[in-house]
Amino acid sequence: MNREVLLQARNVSKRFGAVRVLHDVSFDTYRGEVLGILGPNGAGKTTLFNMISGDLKPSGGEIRLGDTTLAGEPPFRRCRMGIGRTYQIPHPYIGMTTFENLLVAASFGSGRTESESYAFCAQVLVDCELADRANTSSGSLTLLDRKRLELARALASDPKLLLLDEIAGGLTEEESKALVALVRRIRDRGVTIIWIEHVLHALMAVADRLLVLNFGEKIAEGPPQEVIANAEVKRVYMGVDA
Ligand SMILES: Nc1ncnc2c1ncn2[C@@H]1O[C@H](COP(=O)(O)OP(=O)(O)OP(=O)(O)O)[C@@H](O)[C@H]1O
Repeated sequence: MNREVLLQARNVSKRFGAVRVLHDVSFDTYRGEVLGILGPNGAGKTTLFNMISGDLKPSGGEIRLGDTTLAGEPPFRRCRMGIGRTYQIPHPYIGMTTFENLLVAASFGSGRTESESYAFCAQVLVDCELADRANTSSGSLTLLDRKRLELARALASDPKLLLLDEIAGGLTEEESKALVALVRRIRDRGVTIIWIEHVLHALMAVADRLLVLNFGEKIAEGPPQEVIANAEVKRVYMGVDA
């Protein structure tokens, strides 16, 4: 694996008033990998994403993209620096078609001309197997296609780092296999991915490494098979006593 660090988090903490949600979390994400993030509900996973994307400010610590600190960078600039994300609850522009949804994301996230954006979005639609739904209103897509659209919108800003927040939830096994294949294709094209997911078999099928959070602290990080065999992970995440 390429060991060049793309994203570096050091001692990242977050408090909401007196409530400590993340405490001193440090990790590296290597260029070209899929890093899976696991953890029970409320462990702080989405909060961590919100601090990488700039939706929330850390209470302490630092996050860097390559050599650049993200401190003080608003979300739109982080998007232009190459950080794309999906949200747990997709919010497509319901009145718009699939293609129009992508165009909005592309014009927001990149410095492309209009015709370049059209060509790029057409390719993203093909990559995400949405080409035959290009003119479908986003409000009438199936759940799998809504997930694909959420992913496609993040890709339309041409990210080098893609943050996926529980995109496999609610899918059938066949559908989640299709989604895993799509994530793998995106990774194979050189996009680095951090994927928060409760659907363990989906994550295990594609993650190069796993990181586990519990009550805002990192309790394990490493190769997937090693991490899920870890006694503490089994206890807190799978409810299994070693
Ligand atoms: N804006 C906020 N104000 C106060 N508390 C918050 C805020 N956002 C999140 N929290 C709390 O922080 C904790 C971590 O939330 P977070 O959404 O990061 O967890 P998570 O690991 O993503 O959980 P899930 O798997 O259920 O999505 C929770 O207890 C949540 O209630």
